[in-house]
Amino acid sequence: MATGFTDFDVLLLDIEGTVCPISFVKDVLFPYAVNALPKLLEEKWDDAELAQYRNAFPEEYRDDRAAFEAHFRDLVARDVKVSYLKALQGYIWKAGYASGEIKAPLFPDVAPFMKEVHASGRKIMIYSSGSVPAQKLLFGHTNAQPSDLQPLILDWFDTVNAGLKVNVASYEAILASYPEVAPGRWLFLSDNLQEVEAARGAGMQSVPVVRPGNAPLPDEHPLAKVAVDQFKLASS
Ligand SMILES: CSCCC(=O)C(=O)COP(=O)(O)O
Ligand SMILES: [Mg+2]
Repeated sequence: MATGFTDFDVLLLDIEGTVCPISFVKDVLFPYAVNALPKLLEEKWDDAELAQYRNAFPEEYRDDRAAFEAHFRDLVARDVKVSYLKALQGYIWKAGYASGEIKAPLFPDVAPFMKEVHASGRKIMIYSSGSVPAQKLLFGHTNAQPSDLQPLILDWFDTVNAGLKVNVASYEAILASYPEVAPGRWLFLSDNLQEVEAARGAGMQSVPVVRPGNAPLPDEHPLAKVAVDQFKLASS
């Protein structure tokens, strides 16, 4: 990332492909949930605890365990960012984080950068397709020191409280939560060009990040020229 991105009041961060590798989500988080699902359904299918997640699934899957499991697996395989899947994944990941089996491998520049932004009095918020509870688990169990970075984060947005990340209206909804901050004072970082374009459409500053394991940005895309490959925002 080029230096000089100091001119913002709110830093809005994507998660997968921005603060941690895509492989952590695809090869660790997603398989953990898929593997844990059969036992969970076996033990808790009729529990009130599971009901809120089960009842959020489309009607045709709610009362049929095999169909429910097959639908879950299919959504995960296709990486569908639908809220009812994300809510259940977050619920399942809780045990993995609690036992220490899951720990979020943040890119090495992330925690120092977040600490610097926070110390300077600016706000840090998260916007991910992962559910807000899942976001909190991830930032609560990182490889950084200290491991729990939640105290640095002021607010959390997902597909439920903001909307899909490729829609301009979702960024407008986030902006509406903080009317005292002008759109141009926000900086959104993401690996996804459609998300960067949507944030820009709402008036935020936004640039794509380049990270190990991310798909290369198309050279011909105008945003590729402003892409950043590490957080150096606060270095003056
Ligand atoms: C909140 S951790 C799980 C990440 C996840 O499920 C996901 O879909 C990541 O999408 P993002 O919007 O962070 O790229
Ligand atoms: Mg992402």
